[in-house]
Amino acid sequence: MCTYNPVTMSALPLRIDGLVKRFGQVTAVDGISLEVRERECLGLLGPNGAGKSTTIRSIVGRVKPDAGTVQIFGSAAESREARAAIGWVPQEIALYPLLTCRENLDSFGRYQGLSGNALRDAITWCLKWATLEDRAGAPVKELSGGMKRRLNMACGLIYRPKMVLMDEPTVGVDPQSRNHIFEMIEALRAEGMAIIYTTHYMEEAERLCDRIAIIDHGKVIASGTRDDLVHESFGGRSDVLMRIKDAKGQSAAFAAARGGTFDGEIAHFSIEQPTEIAGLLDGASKSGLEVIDVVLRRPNLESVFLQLTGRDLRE
Ligand SMILES: Nc1ncnc2c1ncn2[C@@H]1O[C@H](COP(=O)(O)OP(=O)(O)OP(=O)(O)O)[C@@H](O)[C@H]1O
Repeated sequence: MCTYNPVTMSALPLRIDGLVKRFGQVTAVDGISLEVRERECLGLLGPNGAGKSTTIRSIVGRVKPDAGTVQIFGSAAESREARAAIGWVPQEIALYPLLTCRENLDSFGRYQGLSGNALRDAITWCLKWATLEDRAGAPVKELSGGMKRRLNMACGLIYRPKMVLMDEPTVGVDPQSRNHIFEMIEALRAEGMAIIYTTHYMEEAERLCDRIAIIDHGKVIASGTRDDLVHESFGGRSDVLMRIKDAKGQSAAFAAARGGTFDGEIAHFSIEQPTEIAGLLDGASKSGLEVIDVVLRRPNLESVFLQLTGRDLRE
């Protein structure tokens, strides 16, 4: 018998069905459906212009979708309950440059309805979470780019929503600040906050997200855990790249005989077990070829994107 459990269905932090958003001739979001589960960090991974920001902006009510539904903890996205449950960290820095960190947090907190001890505690938590305690009295215009990003995140979360949407929070920051931001997000994950995280960096999606939806041209073209996505595209196979000095012009025949290809410098093979490399090296040696170096390349999310679209993630 088929059972239907409305409680479980409505408890989902986010459920989007058939979302469409057009800007004139451009269809920025083209029928996206996805869900975020309890305590989950869902990554939206896709190149520039894929439709990630428009999806986020539709969820938080900054753009009006042409079609589709958005439910937040079971309530319609426009409802007061839904609005109170989600926080948004926009891609652009949205801070008051002349106010200090503390004053910015105070303003955003009041705007969200906090006051008194609750506001004070929230500011204290935010400054600690963003490691900005010693800059609390500094005006925003004097902060580094990374500090502004961290404060931007803290202002978006000051009222501790149950779910947060982060739109490329590491854009334009140096590697050290990026790590800092990762640690902030990992702290939220440890608390069990549901998160949507958009990025065009594979490494970020792999590090931070439980599941990943790969977005291209406004559509979800694949979704799942990192390992599921790689396995669906490649099974257990990896690439071997063998650089060969082709003095005798025999490398192409050598590669073809083992199911590979040769591009004039590098022979490409697909293998199931790393131990197969020994056989390839042995074969090259027996063919009198000089192997200069060998690389084993395990497929990752970038390879998945390339496989699905024929393009690089950062093109
Ligand atoms: N307000 C707007 N008016 C017109 N076109 C828009 C608008 N916002 C987005 N677009 C277009 O919609 C498409 C999707 O843009 P969107 O910003 O959602 O992509 P994205 O995946 O977030 O990219 P990025 O990483 O560069 O922010 C792009 O072609 C973009 O030019």
